[in-house]
Amino acid sequence: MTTVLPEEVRAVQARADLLHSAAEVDAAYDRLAAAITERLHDANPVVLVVLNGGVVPAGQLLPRLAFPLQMGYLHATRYRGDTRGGTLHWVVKPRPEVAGRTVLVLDDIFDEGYTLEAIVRELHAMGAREVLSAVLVDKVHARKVPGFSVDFVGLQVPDRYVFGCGMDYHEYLRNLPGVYAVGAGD
Ligand SMILES: O=P(O)(O)OC[C@H]1O[C@H](OP(=O)(O)OP(=O)(O)O)[C@H](O)[C@@H]1O
Ligand SMILES: Nc1nc2[nH]cnc2c(=O)[nH]1
Repeated sequence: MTTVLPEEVRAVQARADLLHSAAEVDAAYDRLAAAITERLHDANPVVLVVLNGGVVPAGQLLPRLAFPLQMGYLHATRYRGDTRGGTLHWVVKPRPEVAGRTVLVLDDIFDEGYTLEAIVRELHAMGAREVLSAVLVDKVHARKVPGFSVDFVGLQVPDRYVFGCGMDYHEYLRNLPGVYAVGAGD
């Protein structure tokens, strides 16, 4: 993982472009919650948060879901604090038990899609009855993993490295309430 200093993080933040304001992100959570509720209100799902980035969207979405559900987590990373993805590394496998259950996986971003595709495959291998996925952000480009799509998407972003709302810049800036793209040259 590349080490960056807090002063550098402040400079990157200052040069970044705001893609979606906090108010736009809030409205996206409302839309996502409505779509998820319509689909899953009678499914008694297990909602699994993908650490780390999924924590922020999950913290916003879960209180908007007013139906019976259980929650858990898994920790898988492909980027390991870097801005380019590698192979998927499992830190913690999905828990609790998902056999026979409807599962909803919550993450921050669907970029090339290899992370979510591998997670969904693992959940099916663990015996889940049905696996759906939801992300705050879908990055628009033509390099998606073949044969896989996300069920619920909040917002779209262009093909740039983004941060905020759970998404990191070298493990920083996940806490910002809007979605930003790094400036040219960063
Ligand atoms: O669609 P992909 O190209 O596979 O990328 C998307 C994944 O990348 C990020 O995770 P990362 O590996 O950076 O770990 P993090 O959640 O700790 O940031 C993000 O949270 C997604 O899980
Ligand atoms: N923070 C962040 N994580 C990612 N994982 C895959 N793409 C991205 C991205 O653009 N930003």
